[in-house]
Amino acid sequence: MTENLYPAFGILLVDDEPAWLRSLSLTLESSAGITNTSLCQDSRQVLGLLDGGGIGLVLLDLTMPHLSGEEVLKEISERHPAVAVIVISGLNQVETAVRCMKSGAFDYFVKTDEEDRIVGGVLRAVRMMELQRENLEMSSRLVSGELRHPEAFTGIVTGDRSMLALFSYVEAVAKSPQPLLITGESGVGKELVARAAHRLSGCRGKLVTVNVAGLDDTVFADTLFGHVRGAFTGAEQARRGMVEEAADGTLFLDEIGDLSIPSQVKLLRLLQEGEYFPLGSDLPKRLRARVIVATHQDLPAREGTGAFRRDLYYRLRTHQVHVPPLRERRGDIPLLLDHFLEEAARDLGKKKPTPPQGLAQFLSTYGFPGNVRELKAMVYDAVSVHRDRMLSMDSFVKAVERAAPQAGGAPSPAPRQNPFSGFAELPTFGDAAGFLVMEALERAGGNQTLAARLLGISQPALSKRLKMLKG
Ligand SMILES: Nc1ncnc2c1ncn2[C@@H]1O[C@H](COP(=O)(O)OP(=O)(O)OP(=O)(O)O)[C@@H](O)[C@H]1O
Repeated sequence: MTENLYPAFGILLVDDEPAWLRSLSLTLESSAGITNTSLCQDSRQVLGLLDGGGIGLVLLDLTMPHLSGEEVLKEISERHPAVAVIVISGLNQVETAVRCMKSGAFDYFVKTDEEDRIVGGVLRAVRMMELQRENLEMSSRLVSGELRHPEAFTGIVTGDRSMLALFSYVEAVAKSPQPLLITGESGVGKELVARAAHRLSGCRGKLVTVNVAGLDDTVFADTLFGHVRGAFTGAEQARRGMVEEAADGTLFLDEIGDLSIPSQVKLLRLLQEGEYFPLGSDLPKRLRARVIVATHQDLPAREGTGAFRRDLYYRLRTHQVHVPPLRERRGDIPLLLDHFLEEAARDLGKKKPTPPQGLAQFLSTYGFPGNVRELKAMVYDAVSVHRDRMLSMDSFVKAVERAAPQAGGAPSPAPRQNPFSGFAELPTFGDAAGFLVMEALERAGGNQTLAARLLGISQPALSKRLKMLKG
């Protein structure tokens, strides 16, 4: 990756006053990190520049010699309807503004407006264009209904629709030079998604992962940017930073939500300027890696409390995926169970054991706060202690009990809904208890210990119920 221009498409600034053009482009760069701009002083050249392609947004003055801004706007709307136009005029006239909006302008500002307002309007247009591009990519995928590179996701076991949609999105944005933000609870597979995105990016370099949680600011800077010899006491050798290690590849920053504020400033500067200084050096180096970040934190909430910088959050969220927790895709549990049984048996040099009947059912009643990582650990634990052909249910039951002591060992309950509320006529208490017991036994594959746990009662209590049912 050789460029780090933002946004991915060009923004053309058109005005006959060179001083205004320069000042606007500097403002956009310093307050919003917008660097992918080009300047045009002659309105007659605008359409030719657009014909050349690559421009997504035009910031247009109205009062210009030769061809007026309003004429240019009309031509753009007809010949390049996909290009957004923001008018930034010296005229504060409502009629002109209305006419421009009717001719297809995305927004209208007066040059004397506060800088913040103008920059905000440009950022809104950029976001809209980015969303449109993503939508186009996504819908072309939906039409074809399949992934172009399913092999990039082979390590991620899933059959869940929301995960498959996420794969589509990751494919759609894989070649974007903008960062990709991956959110989701701990253990859901965010790192696997980052690996898939790296594979799809087409970058030749490697994927370099840095867990930034707990790094103090100096260590963060040293880890990412490296240092020159003699940069500080003890720096006897120069050290390459991870940004350089990741050149032509991907830099994956995990636990980004836990980054200190000073380090957030450094990261923002790196993303905005595409340049950094190794400690002790005044020769800048270019960022030549795609950046992917992940967090289990709620970034908007952290932004709200001031723990996460707003400008960095906006910069990072250009492309964002959320990996759902395992309890929201319970259909994946049997697939993952089988996958980890196979993997654990191979790693531990054992024959793949047969899981007891009802195990997947039992696990799907559990909340998995540690998500896929927790399920994987449970399976490895069970396979490592297992001896016979059939895997024992015991270690799973114990793991669930350890994790849910407050529920007396019972699996964590699904959100409570009254299953009887829609019944016109209620079953008797005895009938309802009977149905419940039969259902639990069915789910537990006939295993009474398990059925009792599912019902939150002791095994003797279940036996008694069964006797009553038979009698
Ligand atoms: N869908 C999946 N298929 C196969 N393995 C998975 C899947 N999801 C997660 N795993 C495995 O679960 C473990 C945790 O995954 P990963 O490290 O990617 O999670 P994470 O979301 O990045 O966690 P953290 O927030 O703690 O860094 C890894 O061993 C990973 O290989």
